[in-house]
Amino acid sequence: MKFYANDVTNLANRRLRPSFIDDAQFGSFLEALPDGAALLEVDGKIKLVNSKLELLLNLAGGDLVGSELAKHAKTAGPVVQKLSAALQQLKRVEVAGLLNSQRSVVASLSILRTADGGAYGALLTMREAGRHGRSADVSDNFRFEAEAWGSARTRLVRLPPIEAIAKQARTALERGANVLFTGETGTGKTELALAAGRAGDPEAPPFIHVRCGMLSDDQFEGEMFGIEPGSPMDTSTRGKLGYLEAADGGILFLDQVTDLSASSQSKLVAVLETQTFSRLGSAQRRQARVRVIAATSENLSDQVASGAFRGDLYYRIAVMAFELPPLRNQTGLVEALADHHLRRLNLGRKPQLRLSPEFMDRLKAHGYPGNIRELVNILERAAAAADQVALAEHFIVPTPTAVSIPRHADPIDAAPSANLKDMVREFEAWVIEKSIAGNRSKRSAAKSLGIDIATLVRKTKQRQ
Ligand SMILES: Nc1ncnc2c1ncn2[C@@H]1O[C@H](COP(=O)(O)OP(=O)(O)OP(=O)(O)O)[C@@H](O)[C@H]1O
Repeated sequence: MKFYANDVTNLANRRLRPSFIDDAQFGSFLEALPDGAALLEVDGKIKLVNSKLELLLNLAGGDLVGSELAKHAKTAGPVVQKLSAALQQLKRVEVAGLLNSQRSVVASLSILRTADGGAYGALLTMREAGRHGRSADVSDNFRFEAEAWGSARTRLVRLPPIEAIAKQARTALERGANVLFTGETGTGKTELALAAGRAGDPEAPPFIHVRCGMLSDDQFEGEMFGIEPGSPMDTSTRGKLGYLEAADGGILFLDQVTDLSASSQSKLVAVLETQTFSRLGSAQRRQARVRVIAATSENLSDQVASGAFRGDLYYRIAVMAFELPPLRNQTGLVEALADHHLRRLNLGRKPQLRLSPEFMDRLKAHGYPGNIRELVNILERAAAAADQVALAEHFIVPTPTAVSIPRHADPIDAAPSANLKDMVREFEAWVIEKSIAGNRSKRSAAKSLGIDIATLVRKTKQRQ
């Protein structure tokens, strides 16, 4: 293999330095790395790539080697775009984000230089964000988008009742117990799961967030257990890393676990009982070294009694169970939650928004059928409608009737300058929010709106 050095900025000053690196040796070196890795030439071409990177990018080595990294930005995602821009400038970079394959990754690009400073190549490494201590969400890029706002810890209002639950749950997990969070929709189960599982803490083990409502029966095994590369089940020929492997040594967070079908539930029971699983297309048994956090807004006892949820699964996941109270029963939290979210909404906002005493009175007096999520949405509407001070008129709450839109809740009134697309999106969010608040669960809300649960989950998460 020959690599050539060049000067960082001035191509006229390009200093060429052939280097003598043996392809086979370097190939086995890359293969031995625990992360996805590639060796790049300074002109942006991919020289060597290991199989873990192929798997992460969902691209075959044959498609990658010899091609320009930048060429794959569209198929692989914006993270690759950033890496390739850094390579062009011969700059070291570390980026986190979502690949188009829906994997959250942390990647780095290091420039390889000779003793006299000439660059002769670059080493790219990439790993699933949940590995070695970063939080990961295999379904979307929720947490990395939120990084500007802080880690799971700072995202949570730090008040004694919430802190106490987070601490007890964390201790239980550290002792190897599975943890269950129940409570109405919007009471903060996901946030608590993130805090208890130390998602976003660089010292913590992986945290894999599985939105069970988005997992159809057909997808369950492939997503949960992964697909053996090159097996008959592997349509991509690159295999697929399953949630269980991605969460190895850490936390598997089963969000809205009651959305799993009976057949998926029984497959999960088998994993939890035997602590083993096999990738699709492979007979090899692998250890499932995970602790489970599960959450649901359904009444689990009723579900077990009616047979909708398996009793054996319930007892496996509910080793430590926490019921989160509705916000209407903890009105003392409203002010602190409002302060907390106002700080977030004010990040980069000009002018900074303040809440008038009248607005605050209305916040405190409200009933919150949608719990903390509803409080957040009320603040977001106020931030969209008000300039510097949120007044009583900026307290906009959708009414429980599905058919008529009250004038004060009309999203068009709230944002007169918005374009049609934004208004339609606002209206859709408004209808969904109202439906979730009026039904006890997202599943029932989706049913009443005539959409499938996966669509509803995706649309609500897009707004968070
Ligand atoms: N302790 C908290 N501190 C600050 N914000 C919170 C807290 N708990 C929840 N929130 C906010 O409330 C909203 C809903 O929270 P979350 O998604 O955790 O609820 P959930 O109970 O998981 O809802 P669902 O059952 O519908 O999935 C989010 O916007 C989140 O930021």
